[in-house]
Amino acid sequence: AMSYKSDIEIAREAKKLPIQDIGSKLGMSHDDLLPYGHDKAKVSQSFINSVQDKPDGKLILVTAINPTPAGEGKTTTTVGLGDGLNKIGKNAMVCIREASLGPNFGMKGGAAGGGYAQVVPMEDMNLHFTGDFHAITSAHSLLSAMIDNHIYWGNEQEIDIRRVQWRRVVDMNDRALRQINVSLGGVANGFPREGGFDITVASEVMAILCLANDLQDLEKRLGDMIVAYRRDRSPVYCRDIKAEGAMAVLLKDAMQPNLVQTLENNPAFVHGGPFANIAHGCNSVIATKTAMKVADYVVTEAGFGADLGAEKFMNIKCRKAGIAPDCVVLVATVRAMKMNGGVAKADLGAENVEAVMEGCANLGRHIGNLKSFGVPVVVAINHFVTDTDAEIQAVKDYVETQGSEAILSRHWELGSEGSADLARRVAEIADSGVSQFAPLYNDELTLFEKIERIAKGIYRADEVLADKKIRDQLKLWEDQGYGNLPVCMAKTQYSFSTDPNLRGAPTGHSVPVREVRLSAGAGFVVVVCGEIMTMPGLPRTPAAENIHLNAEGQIEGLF
Ligand SMILES: Nc1ncnc2c1ncn2[C@@H]1O[C@H](COP(=O)(O)OP(=O)(O)O)[C@@H](O)[C@H]1O
Ligand SMILES: O=COP(=O)(O)O
Ligand SMILES: [Mg+2]
Repeated sequence: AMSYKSDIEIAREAKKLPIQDIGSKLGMSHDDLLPYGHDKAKVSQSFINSVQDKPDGKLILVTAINPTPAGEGKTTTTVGLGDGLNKIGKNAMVCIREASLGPNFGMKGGAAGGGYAQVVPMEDMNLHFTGDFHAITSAHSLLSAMIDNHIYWGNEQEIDIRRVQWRRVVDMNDRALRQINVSLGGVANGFPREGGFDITVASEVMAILCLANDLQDLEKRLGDMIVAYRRDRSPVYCRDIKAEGAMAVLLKDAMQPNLVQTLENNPAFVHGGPFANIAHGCNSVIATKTAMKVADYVVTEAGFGADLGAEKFMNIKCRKAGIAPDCVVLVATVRAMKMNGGVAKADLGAENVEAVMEGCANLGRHIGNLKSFGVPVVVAINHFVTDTDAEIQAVKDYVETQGSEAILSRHWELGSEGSADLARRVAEIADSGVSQFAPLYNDELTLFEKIERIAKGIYRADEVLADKKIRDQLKLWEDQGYGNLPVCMAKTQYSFSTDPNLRGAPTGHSVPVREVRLSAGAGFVVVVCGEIMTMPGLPRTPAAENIHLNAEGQIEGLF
């Protein structure tokens, strides 16, 4: 069998243009960019303001079926499709999320795509990049410190120290920090209480950076964040602790989108990085809306399967940003079809047409769900070199029975040569104007009805289980004026249900709500379902064990 170069070998060989040349493709002059080295830059707010009156380009969302642990190639297909659109003469760019160090050193790896469909410099992107995640961690940590400090110096706001909602964050998969005690050690250290860490991408600061329109909006939203409750259950806001100004200062540069390029020197915005299982899973609104002003076609992604990332893209990001997808690309892979057809991870390489057909039920469920948002859907079969013709044909035949179309795309192996067919079809659909986007629910429903609408409408659950404490909390937030917010479901990415082992298209299951959190600054209610954790753990063999510097001082092992 042919041997294929690793992602990082391909990325290292990339012939990159100076970042100013990439910016000029988007109408940016040199002083519109703040360079971070030769191949990365931040886009200035003055440039963003200067393009607001331009018409919007077409918006294309890339989502996927329920993935294997490795992921099925949404980011890879986003980049491959963007390059394919440029290849057929379109003025296109991509908007993707920044990588978190957690999965990078854990199991999933990086977030720059793969093969010949990558954004470069992938090493920088998957590590410190331009420092945005460090800034978000610092801003979050400043507030954490100021909360316990406020309590230490007399607790004028009368925070009930049993009801401090604000947790700490670190950008790492560290299960040991999930549940801890803070302020131990006696009088000098303050008032002991329970606390814990989430991973940075689950921070409300991340969500706010991804939903804010500009720095002023960012600071207002930071002030709106609820950090704790008093004994009378009234909320204590971040602005009561007077932290939002300094937090905005720490986030000043992080608020600006990052410009980089694909292997084929096409422009890419990489900005914000919430996961889609524990957060809303979409890159920033400011990057997406700016891209729509400077390109005719914008290809963007939403994390994990369409039951998570795409649902939140539609019901949270589009609703709040006033944007709508002109076409949705649903990425399917033969290997994920087999997994959804019950094949164990170790056996996904062997041909198994029956399992592919079995697993297509998952694909069919996602096609139907996406169409219920009023948007046209194209299935992109993200080709793996191990796929057989029979398996690919089985997916195509099935998709046809669902009244949709499946296009094979070989961008991982061939770059834009491999995605030109997909690009032609997607551009045609996006240009046709057939999309009639509408979110799944309107603001007037109660919070619990919104949860049910998603659980029953998207997950095909029979019921939502929530004990009295949860229902009372939702009711209290409605009484406090938060009932019109959308909900952000946190659940496993492996299944429509909350049982990660229940593959395919399960029905008759129940969705147990374990906890609800009000992100009053971001403007949504997080609904934690089943066993999902907002601080992931590392796997038995972390990817970190294979990441090192070689004799020439180059990074090896990132993927
Ligand atoms: N067609 C393909 N062939 C081989 N590997 C692929 C292909 N598409 C993606 N990958 C690899 O699979 C992993 C997941 O891809 P990614 O685009 O990150 O998926 P997602 O964004 O859906 O999580 C990455 O390591 C990527 O390099
Ligand atoms: O939030 C998860 O994103 P990916 O599916 O791209 O890993
Ligand atoms: Mg991805």
